[in-house]
Amino acid sequence: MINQIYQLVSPRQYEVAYKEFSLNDDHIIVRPTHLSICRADQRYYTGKRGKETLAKKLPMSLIHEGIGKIVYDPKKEFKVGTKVVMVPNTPTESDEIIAENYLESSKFRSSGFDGFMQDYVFLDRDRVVPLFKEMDPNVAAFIELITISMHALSRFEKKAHSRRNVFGVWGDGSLGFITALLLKRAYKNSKVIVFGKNAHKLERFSFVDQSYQIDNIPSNVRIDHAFECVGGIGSQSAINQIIDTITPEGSISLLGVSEYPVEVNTRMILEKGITLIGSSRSGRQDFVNTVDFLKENQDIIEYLETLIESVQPVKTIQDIINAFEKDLTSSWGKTIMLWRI
Ligand SMILES: NC(=O)C1=CN([C@@H]2O[C@H](COP(=O)(O)OP(=O)(O)OC[C@H]3O[C@@H](n4cnc5c(N)ncnc54)[C@H](OP(=O)(O)O)[C@@H]3O)[C@@H](O)[C@H]2O)C=CC1
Ligand SMILES: O=C(CO)[C@H](O)[C@H](O)COP(=O)(O)O
Ligand SMILES: [Zn+2]
Repeated sequence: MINQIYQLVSPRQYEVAYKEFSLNDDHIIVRPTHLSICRADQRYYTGKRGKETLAKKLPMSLIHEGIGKIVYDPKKEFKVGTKVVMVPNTPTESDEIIAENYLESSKFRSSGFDGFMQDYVFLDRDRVVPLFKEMDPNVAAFIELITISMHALSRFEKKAHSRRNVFGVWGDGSLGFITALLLKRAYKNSKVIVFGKNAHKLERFSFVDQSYQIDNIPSNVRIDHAFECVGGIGSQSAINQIIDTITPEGSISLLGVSEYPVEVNTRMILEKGITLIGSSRSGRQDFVNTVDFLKENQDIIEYLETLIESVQPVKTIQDIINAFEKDLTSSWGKTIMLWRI
């Protein structure tokens, strides 16, 4: 079967590629319906990743956040039309210690191999998780981003000390919002404080106990553990501010992605005995946990809906470009593409 794949060939330029796929029982075919743009996609689209990386990875189809409908299952385990969320991480082996998203042999869609911007996505059969019928499809489109926070919380739970009175979340964007929301739900008796750059974004975090602008933090504020959800150049000052604010032996979960290495105050990391927990991507179990969590906590979907900034029907390559450009000019939230190409 010949499939049409919409690939980024150079910054801000997409072309259609035609690829032959052969079907076997290990695969299923999904027609994407709702796709959502991640900051990582924008770093490729705008050429921020640098010439060497782009030369290695392009042409490549972007997007690793999305849902679709099953159109074909050779084993007939899934009914045609079943709504599913797609798992972008694709492991080629398993390991008893190292999770699938940290294995060097794993492939991740839209970071080295083709993402979801295709007419049909061919997936290993364990790379989809069925959705429940009440799930808002525009929120479901960015379930992958919710799994990132879910995964970070499960790593935190395994690795951090047990005092959880006060959490600090740095970053007033989408990932900070979702992480703060999940923390508030998972640790009902804990205080969650958000630290951000923008008053208008912090106003959206109505469910947290406290929020501060990073240039106006009272000197007596202390946190037990922190989640850094900033990324880019801002992550340097965020991490160093966390180091100053955290109490000894606290943990810092690092989630923000930077293009360049950042300088951090190692002297104070040592002196305070801080644990740094790197957290990247997610695996099938995080998707299962997230869908189960959303099914059992449907009131939370209302909060997640406030992250939807724009919903763009996409029928042509120009529509893809328009959606990416619109996303770049939005100061808040997620851009969803209704995939009708
Ligand atoms: N670990 C993982 O697997 C994943 C990581 N990410 C990464 O997480 C990061 C955040 O993603 P996302 O929320 O979507 O992006 P956003 O750009 O929406 O959020 C980042 C927010 O942090 C704010 N900010 C900038 N500097 C600081 C600072 N020093 N302290 C506090 N806040 C600050 C930004 O404000 P302003 O815009 O005004 O600068 C912005 O509102 C990105 O780097 C992204 O690539 C995303 C998904 C998965
Ligand atoms: O967004 C992400 C996961 O949701 C990751 O940040 C992304 O996969 C990083 O990939 P890359 O190295 O290609 O920037
Ligand atoms: Zn992402």
